[in-house]
Amino acid sequence: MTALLLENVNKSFGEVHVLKDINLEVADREFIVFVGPSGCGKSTLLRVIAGLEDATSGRVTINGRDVTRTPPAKRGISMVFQSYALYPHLDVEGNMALGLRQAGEDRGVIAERIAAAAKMLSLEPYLKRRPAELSGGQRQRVAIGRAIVRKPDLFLFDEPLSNLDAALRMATRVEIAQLHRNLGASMIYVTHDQTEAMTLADRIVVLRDGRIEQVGSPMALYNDPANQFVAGFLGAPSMNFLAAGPLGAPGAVLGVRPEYLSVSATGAIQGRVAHVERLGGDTNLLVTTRAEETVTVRLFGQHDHRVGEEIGLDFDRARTLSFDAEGKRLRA
Ligand SMILES: Nc1ncnc2c1ncn2[C@@H]1O[C@H](COP(=O)(O)OP(=O)(O)OP(=O)(O)O)[C@@H](O)[C@H]1O
Repeated sequence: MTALLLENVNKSFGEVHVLKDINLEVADREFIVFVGPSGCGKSTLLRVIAGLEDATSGRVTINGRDVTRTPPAKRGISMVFQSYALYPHLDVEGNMALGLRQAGEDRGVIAERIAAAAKMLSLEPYLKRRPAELSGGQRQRVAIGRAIVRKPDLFLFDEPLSNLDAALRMATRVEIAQLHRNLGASMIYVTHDQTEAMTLADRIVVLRDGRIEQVGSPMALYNDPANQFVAGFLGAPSMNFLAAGPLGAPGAVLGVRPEYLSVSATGAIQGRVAHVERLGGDTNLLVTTRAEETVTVRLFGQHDHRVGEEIGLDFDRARTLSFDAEGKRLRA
């Protein structure tokens, strides 16, 4: 069963062509993440799926039903926003119940669904509180609870964790992953955070300038990117790109991930340590090479390298990727 089908979807705002020929098929129960740089059209695509924006052309099908011209409330979707969008004068229970009440749902059913969602999200102690009396993380859980009780065919998340601090972001990320497993629902999630994309997605859709660059599982995109843009977008610290030099085609670029570089006095790259980042579990070195390129090295564990130190770096040629001058992947 296909949860969502996008066929030749285009969206323009006046003269600005924001989404360009988007084609995508999402399977039932799949967790899809849209990533891409600011302004690439992620939110617009999500809003077109939700019905908050009309597609200029193309077709949107949700669970086998053409919803291209269907209003948001009738698309069988629930959306969770970055801003939570809770009603300040309603308590948690009231916020979660509102959509169901408006849909004329039976009171017993509403109470049952709220109880189940509150349990799933550990919100039981807060049901009588108003949003102002909750932390950011708790508010976002209420917004997620409100989405769950509607039992949608498809969940849409628009950067739901961006307003949370780092620790809470990670905790809530794990909760969303568990929720996806428990509910067995189809989910589409927009973020510019590559860690969220890597950890949550069954498949990642990388967008750039309104077009899909590549679709695939996180590890497929990480290990086998179609082009330099995708290679550079996924992974933190991001992939190093070095001029291939006399060995490669004119303008060719060699991509090496920071974790595949090792320190070796006789290494192929010689340079000087420009900066050291000690993260406890890892140490990142920024090295300026003799060719004046900056290379990031990610070393496991703690190391006592110093700024200014002359250093050699080595890498396994088999773990490098090659790109042509336009950024297209060159395969051996
Ligand atoms: N209502 C609108 N009218 C005109 N242009 C718009 C409108 N909404 C979005 N855009 C433009 O469409 C492009 C894509 O915007 P969108 O918000 O989808 O990007 P995004 O990838 O979600 O970015 P971000 O990560 O910054 O939220 C941008 O250039 C934006 O300025």
